[in-house]
Amino acid sequence: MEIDRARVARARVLAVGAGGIGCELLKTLALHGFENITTMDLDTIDVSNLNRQFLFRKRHVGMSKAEVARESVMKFQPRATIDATRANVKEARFDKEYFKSFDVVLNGLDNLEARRHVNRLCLAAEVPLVESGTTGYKGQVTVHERRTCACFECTEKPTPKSYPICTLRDTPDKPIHCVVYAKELLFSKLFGDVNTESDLDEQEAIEAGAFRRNEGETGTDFAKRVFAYVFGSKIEGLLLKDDMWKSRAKPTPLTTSGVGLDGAFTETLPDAKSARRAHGLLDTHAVWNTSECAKVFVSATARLIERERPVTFDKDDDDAMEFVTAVSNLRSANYGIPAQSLFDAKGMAGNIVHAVATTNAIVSGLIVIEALKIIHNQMDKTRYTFVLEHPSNGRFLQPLSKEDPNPKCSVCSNARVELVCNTNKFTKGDLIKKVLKGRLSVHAPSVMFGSSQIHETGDDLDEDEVEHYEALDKRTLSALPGGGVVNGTILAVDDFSQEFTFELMVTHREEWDEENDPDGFIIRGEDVKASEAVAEEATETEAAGAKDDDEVLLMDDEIEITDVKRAREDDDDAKASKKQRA
Ligand SMILES: Nc1ncnc2c1ncn2[C@@H]1O[C@H](COP(=O)(O)OP(=O)(O)OP(=O)(O)O)[C@@H](O)[C@H]1O
Ligand SMILES: [Zn+2]
Repeated sequence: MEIDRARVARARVLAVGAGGIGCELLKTLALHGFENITTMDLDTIDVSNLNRQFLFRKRHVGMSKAEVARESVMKFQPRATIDATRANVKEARFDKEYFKSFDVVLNGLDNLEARRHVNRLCLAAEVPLVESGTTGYKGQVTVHERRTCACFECTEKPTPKSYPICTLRDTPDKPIHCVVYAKELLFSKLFGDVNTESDLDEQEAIEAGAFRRNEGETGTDFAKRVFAYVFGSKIEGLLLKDDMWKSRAKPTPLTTSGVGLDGAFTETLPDAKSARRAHGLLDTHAVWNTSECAKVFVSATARLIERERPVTFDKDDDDAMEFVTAVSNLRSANYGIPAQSLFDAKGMAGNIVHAVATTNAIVSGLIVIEALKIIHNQMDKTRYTFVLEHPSNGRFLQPLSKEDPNPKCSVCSNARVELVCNTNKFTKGDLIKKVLKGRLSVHAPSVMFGSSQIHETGDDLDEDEVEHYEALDKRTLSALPGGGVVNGTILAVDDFSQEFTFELMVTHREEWDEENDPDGFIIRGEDVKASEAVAEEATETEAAGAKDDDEVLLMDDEIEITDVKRAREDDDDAKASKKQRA
């Protein structure tokens, strides 16, 4: 492809996210002659970003990622005009008109909600989107455009795994159960919003005031009391339920004296940087023994309880992560499950596969290749590329031709979404929080039931309206005014901020098996053909037969790229290999 330098310089590019991929992307865009770049990131620079987000230095910690990225790129590319904003792309001001002001949008994000939001706005604004992602050694770049090809949401993305609440609360048998208990249940119960219902609000806990700090109680005393309940008397209570232990090993209660919390142990060491450091536990890869976990638990709890509630869990918040590690390991001690180091627990709590800088760099290069095709009006030449962990036929890069729009996609093809739930138990609050926001990433939902509005979001609602919708949140679907939302009801859902409208059909199902469907609802109508799954399959099946070859081959035969070995791969080849896989 002949590159038109003037066109590249003129092209208006929006790069969303200035993290691992974003930094590489900005550098590559600038070095390829893009001069009209907007970058946006909501976050500030954290020490943990410095190993791979090379536009940032230690002195930048705490500063805006987007602004520092701009400053660093301007140093080696002063001709560029870079507009940098520290903002959340979901803000209302970044609307359809805003997106229309770009020739192409490039995503370097790390979460599904933001990716979906950008996808919806790109569809509305009819701007092509280059979407990307990396997990460790694997990565992918895909291209989306209204009508001509599949949108980002035409393929269903795997939903995060949820665990049955009874397993988490009473019968864990894997480290992940203990980590999820610590992070989702106990952390939220102790430090989260006091008004939120919790699965830990069992009768005995409420009666004993187990999670409530008493008037005048020190943080340390409170923590010890929580310890005695959670890891001691609660477990003793469970041991009385004989049926529970017929086919399982019985748990062992812990006592404060048994783990060395009695008498002398009172300190929270407020001067220390975090709870574990207060106890001299400096190696993040070491596995703490039970007594060390108990001490970290007490100190972390005593520190966190002094903060203003609600505290939300953040894996980069040291006290929070140390609390989670300690709780998880103490529960593991109860249940005979292997303990984890802080490092491993952090990986599990943050669903982290550690980032590989090289993968981010390769993916960013691929994004720019696709962006170049788009701004040269060669949308037909754009394609998906998967970066494989193991070479396939000697190649680490796997090109695939783009998918067609999926007629079942609710986002680009207006298809109806089906919600299956027990309408006598599922509340309107569940519908909004778990289904619309949680599963479908609708940012600011409005819901119409027949001719009446049952939900609205926005700063301009008056108090009465907010109260009215909150009262409805507590009702089950079948008890909503106007005859109730029952089997076959169709709701109209709308999100103005995403220019996204769809119909939601409700199907009632009486019986739910908590083990298999812990969420208590199913979404149907999405085509299960995850692009991730395709990449996964490519990696696994072909790794088996592939001979080892560590040459990284870049398979673009049209764009001149130096310093990288090139191989020829035309679209027919790509199609053939895709068919084979299917
Ligand atoms: N809604 C959003 N609006 C703007 N930027 C976002 C939004 N969601 C995520 N981001 C940004 O996308 C970037 C993704 O980068 P990356 O995956 O490297 O994450 P990170 O937070 O830098 O690193 P890590 O998660 O590994 O600590 C982050 O800088 C993050 O702040
Ligand atoms: Zn779609």
